[in-house]
Amino acid sequence: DVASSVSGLQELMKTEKALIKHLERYLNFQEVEVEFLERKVQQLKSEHKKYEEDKNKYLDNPINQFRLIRRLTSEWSKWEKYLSEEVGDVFLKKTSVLKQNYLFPEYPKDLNDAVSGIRRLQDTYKLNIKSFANGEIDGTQYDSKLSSEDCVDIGLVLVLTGNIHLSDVWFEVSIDKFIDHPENKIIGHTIERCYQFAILSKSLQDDLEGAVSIADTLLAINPSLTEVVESREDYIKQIGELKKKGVPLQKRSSPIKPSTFLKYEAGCRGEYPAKSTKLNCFLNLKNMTPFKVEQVHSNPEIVIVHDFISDTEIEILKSIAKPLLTRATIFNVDKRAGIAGNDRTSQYAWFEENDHSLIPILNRRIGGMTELSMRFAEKIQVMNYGLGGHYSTHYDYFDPPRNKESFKNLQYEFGNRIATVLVYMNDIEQGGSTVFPELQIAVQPEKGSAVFWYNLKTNGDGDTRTLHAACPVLYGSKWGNIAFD
Ligand SMILES: O=C(O)CCC(=O)C(=O)O
Ligand SMILES: [Fe+2]
Repeated sequence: DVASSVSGLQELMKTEKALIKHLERYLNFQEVEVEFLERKVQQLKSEHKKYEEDKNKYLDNPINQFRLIRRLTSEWSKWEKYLSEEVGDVFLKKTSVLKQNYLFPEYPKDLNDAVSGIRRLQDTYKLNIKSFANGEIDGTQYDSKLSSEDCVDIGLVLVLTGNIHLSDVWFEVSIDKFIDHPENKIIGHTIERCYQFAILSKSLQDDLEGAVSIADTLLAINPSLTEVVESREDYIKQIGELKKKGVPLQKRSSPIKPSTFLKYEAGCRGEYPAKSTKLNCFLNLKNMTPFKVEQVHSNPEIVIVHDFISDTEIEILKSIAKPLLTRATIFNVDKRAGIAGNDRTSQYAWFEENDHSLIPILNRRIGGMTELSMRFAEKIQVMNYGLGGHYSTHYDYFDPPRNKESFKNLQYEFGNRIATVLVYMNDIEQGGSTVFPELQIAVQPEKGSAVFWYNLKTNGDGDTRTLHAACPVLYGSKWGNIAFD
């Protein structure tokens, strides 16, 4: 589950470092072997040179006679054995040992998750695929770029996971970016392959004319691809039939999203109308800590408390959480279990009062601010989002029950979440805000600040206006911690 937290990606850099070392050793080994082979060929050639000088004299010598026979028997059989051995075999075995000692992403699962993160960013922030591939992320130019191979893999995963929409654009970008690196032949990356996938993707999206046009370009480069010639003819036949029937040729449209989801995405893009906010300061009389409170909404009240937690406290929380992070789940009332899915892509770790001396300090501070007793508080949750990591629209209280009885039990067991305190543990360069679609409020993470709101109305019912979501992180690694009362 490496794509669901940026924190875990540091481990993958270590993995890759070990692999590079391993490949280097393999390369040195190959170089030595090549050197040996060269010497061998030179030795053989020098024998033949002697022979050419005087053919009969050479073979008069019993030593030469014997050596020739030995070379072509015992020694040649050894060369045959050498040639039959896969030189990479030994290294492959060592690679599997490496895989046990280092964190390895799961293939294809982790690649699929990573692609779905990219797709979410693309979708939510309406990113132009070509500019993104060239390192431009929502108006900012960075120096990392996607390669032609990267783009083909993104397109392929999209096709294989049933998300064909826009997969053709990825293949087209892979064609634009193609540079003939001979070493890529080893991994089978050729320009023909990019074109063929683009044709496939167009045809899967019912864009037959698009498919034909790409086939034409490919056939101009390489006319001998019979498969392409055949499928091109097939598309032309289909187009003719559709036209005869009067069916309009139409590319499939993008999947339709529910309106709440569209409102959530609009908030992520900063499209809610600007609101004036009030800045208040109040003193917590219990321990005389001043809180810098900014009210972003009243009824229901949502406030931001600036400088709620210090940098040192943040570092402690991150360091105790890092080794314990696991994939975050969403509680399913019917199944009575947490389910991991695409609606919440982050990792978290939970902390109780006894786990670290900082936890009761934070709990007291939260209690002081919220004026709710933290006696019934759940544990504190520290979370880190991954590539395109988000938390889709949800309520923090248990959802209106389908099964009233089981809901009552749940409330009895866990209590419902009266209030939420969400603490941001870093600034986010792009994306990652917390949005309330019903209230048209978007809060951008600011290191050390906390957002606070009540989830329940005074009569104890869930307040549906508190529907909220965490926007996909576009640039940065989002850390936060959250407490419910
Ligand atoms: O990370 C965020 O911005 C919101 C997180 C959230 O809503 C939750 O964990 O319940
Ligand atoms: Fe939430």
